[in-house]
Amino acid sequence: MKILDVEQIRQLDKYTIANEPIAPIQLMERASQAFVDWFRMRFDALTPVKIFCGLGNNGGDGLAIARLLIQANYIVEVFVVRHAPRESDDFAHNHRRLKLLINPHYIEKPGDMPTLRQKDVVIDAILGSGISRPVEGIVKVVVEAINRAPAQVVAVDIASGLYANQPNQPGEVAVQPDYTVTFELPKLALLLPGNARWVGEWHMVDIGLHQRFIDQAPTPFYYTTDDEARLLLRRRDKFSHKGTFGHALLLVGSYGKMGAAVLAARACLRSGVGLLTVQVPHCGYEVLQTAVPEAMCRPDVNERVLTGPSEVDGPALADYSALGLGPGIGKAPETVRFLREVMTAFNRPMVIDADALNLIAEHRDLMGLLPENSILTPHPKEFERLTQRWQNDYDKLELLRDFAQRKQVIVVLKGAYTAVALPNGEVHFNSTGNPGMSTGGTGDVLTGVLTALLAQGYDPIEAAVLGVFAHGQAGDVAARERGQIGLTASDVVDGLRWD
Ligand SMILES: NC(=O)C1=CN([C@@H]2O[C@H](COP(=O)(O)OP(=O)(O)OC[C@H]3O[C@@H](n4cnc5c(N)ncnc54)[C@H](OP(=O)(O)O)[C@@H]3O)[C@@H](O)[C@H]2O)[C@H](O)CC1
Ligand SMILES: [K+]
Repeated sequence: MKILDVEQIRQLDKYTIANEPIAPIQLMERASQAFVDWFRMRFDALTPVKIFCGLGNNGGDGLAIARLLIQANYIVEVFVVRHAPRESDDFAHNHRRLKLLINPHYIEKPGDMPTLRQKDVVIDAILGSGISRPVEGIVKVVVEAINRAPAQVVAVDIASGLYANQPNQPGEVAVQPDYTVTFELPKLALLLPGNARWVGEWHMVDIGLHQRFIDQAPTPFYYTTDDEARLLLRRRDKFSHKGTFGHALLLVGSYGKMGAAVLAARACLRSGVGLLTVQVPHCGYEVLQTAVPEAMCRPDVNERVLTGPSEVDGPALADYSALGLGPGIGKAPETVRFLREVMTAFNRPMVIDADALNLIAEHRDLMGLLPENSILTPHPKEFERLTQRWQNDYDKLELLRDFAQRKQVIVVLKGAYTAVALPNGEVHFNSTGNPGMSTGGTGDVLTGVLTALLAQGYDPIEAAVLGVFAHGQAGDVAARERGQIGLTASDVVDGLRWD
């Protein structure tokens, strides 16, 4: 699903109005009805509702929402914040209609702000995507009062004061909602970690904007939906055999970090690889053979770290279908040499994680050896080591896009809404996963998943988008069974499903 910027959304509005065709006021009605449908599923008619409206179209939505909720027997009070000399036409229209039902209150000075109680639900329709400057004056007073109140808050489209696709400056004020109900498409701001308190839990409601415009609109930003991920998944042929699904090699583990090897290996096997060989330092031999009997093990001649040679014969590096390296490997000088050898000998896309990324950051010559379309899976700190410090989330996104394009690699920047940056400049935000996954080992699981997909012949871009989605989904399955707090990386492996 595409993520469009504010200007594109404005054009999309106009295009829908001209080409559906539909009157602007009807479009507002449809958006408001979609919001109300969502709202009624969460809050019953006994909930006292207080709606704060600005004078633009976000405020117009708020007034229409008020009317629709009153018609559904909710007890609604409306507060119009007089922040500008003008009101939009559709605001004015809905204002007239609402006044036939109730008298709104008007907020012009701080004393006009009502007291908000815990049982109230506030609907924030003061400012939407049309915000053009920082929140000040009476709007600021209202926003701060809403944020101090014990009431639950639901933002219409986007929290008042939050920019949809540009950074808010430090110290700027915006509503901190419990929920954001956004129209039609996600907005970039909803996906960025620095905005978490201005977003809450967000939901998207369909308001029937014109698909033809969306299809043609250029954007580097996408949000991976369930349906899109499902389309990437390949079905298995009845006559397939284990050779069909590739032979993966994982280079993982070191003394004290053999769990990373086990987790990556188990995840790889649970993601459909045909055959798996795991090379671990010698001390990991028994661990691996016992914990993952389905995998073949190539013990390194070195007791504690990976160095390359093994007393067990196996295919030449270049003969494996896919390679995953990094989890738990440490940063020993022998391992750096081995990494250099591996990256020289294997010139197809590989999965690179954890200490392999740190080693690349420390030994810049390795960066030049990265095979095109390799999948790098840093968390933010690892990505910072590969690049530089950033000012804000938007700055980070540009660094991410630039890195993926310059190095012609795929970068999976892990976190909420993991961002998958592609060599063509696109960024695909993931829609699955939960905070329970912020626990040791879940990254190792992802390495196993991605390596398995490459081994099965998935295109690296599809492997990255699908693998990240499936990994998050496995985390969601695990969280449903165990709750987020008790979730472990092993639960994520057990949650993997591919149908
Ligand atoms: N396609 C859709 O998704 C639809 C969205 N709808 C809703 O429309 C809003 C966007 O409406 P718009 O009128 O463009 O903008 P706003 O309501 O957000 O605000 C515009 C007015 O607010 C003034 N403004 C801007 N910034 C500030 C500020 N910091 N403080 C005070 N006032 C501010 C602005 O003044 P200008 O001087 O900049 O002109 C306007 O007066 C969208 O979010 C949806 O809720 C449609 O209902 C249906 C389709
Ligand atoms: K709003």
